[in-house]
Amino acid sequence: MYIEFDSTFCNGNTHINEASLHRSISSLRLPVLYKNYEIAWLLKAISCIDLTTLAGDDTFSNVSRLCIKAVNPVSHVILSTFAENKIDLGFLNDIQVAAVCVYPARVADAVKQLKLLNSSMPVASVATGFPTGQYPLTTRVDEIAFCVENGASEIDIVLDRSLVLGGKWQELHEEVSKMKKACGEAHMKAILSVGECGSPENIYKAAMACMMAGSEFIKTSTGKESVNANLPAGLVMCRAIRDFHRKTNTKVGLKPAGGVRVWSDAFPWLELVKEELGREWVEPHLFRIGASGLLQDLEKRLYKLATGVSAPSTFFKQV
Ligand SMILES: O=C[C@H](O)COP(=O)(O)O
Repeated sequence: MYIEFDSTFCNGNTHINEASLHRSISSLRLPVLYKNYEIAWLLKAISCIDLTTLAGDDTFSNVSRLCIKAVNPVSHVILSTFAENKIDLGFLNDIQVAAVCVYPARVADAVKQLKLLNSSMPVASVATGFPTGQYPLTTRVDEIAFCVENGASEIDIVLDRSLVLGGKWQELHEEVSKMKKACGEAHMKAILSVGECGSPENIYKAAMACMMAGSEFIKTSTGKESVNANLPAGLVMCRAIRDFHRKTNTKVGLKPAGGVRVWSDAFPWLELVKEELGREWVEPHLFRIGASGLLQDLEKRLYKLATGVSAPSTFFKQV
């Protein structure tokens, strides 16, 4: 929901104690995961993935393989072993990831392949000069229009970090509002690039400016910064989402992204969001994990839980 810039949302006195952020994160305890509960968490994590490829050598062919994996994320060997062992996991057979995420030039490829697969899965595109944002505003906004014209229904924008580091919250709000307008019906995820925000206070204020400008999600990182998704930054973002919800009654989603590679990276994010924002936030419409390499590790873990042994190295082909 768009709201006019209100400086009280980015309150100049906001002070965040870093030591206490780290203490809160170290006291975050994962529950003991008994087998079926762990399987449920693995499936939940899979259903929230934005399955991503953001490489210079992406082509129609690897984007197509990514789409095929996105709609069939769990191998039939694992599914049939669960079935043989009479493990009833409800939606297991219908499980899919939440979206595929690609560069603007590959959006049409992903849309075409998903159509061939008869899938209505959303295609997300990074945009606005990803990953740095170091381009004129006109070209950054035009890029969004290009992605939408090509069929993207989710747009992951990057911010001009100079506005964040300079504390120019109103200008940031104006830029992000223009981006939101260019998205039209497409949902917008604002990537804060937390590793380049300079301070937790800036993360909080940038989050507020983006949410006021109408972002449906706030996302930690591009995956290309030297510091990417991390839980202390995630905690600040959860608190911004909670404060924004209290002030406006609008629910904004969270997307950790960048460096979330194994199941033990993903589970604390599920727990953090559940603890800070409540169980209803741990659903794909309010929680995503942006990841290029996580799915294979989640599937490996499912294989082990299904069969009792580790998957042979030949089991997983690279997407
Ligand atoms: O938006 C998603 C990120 O670029 C993915 O980062 P990753 O390759 O570290 O998983």
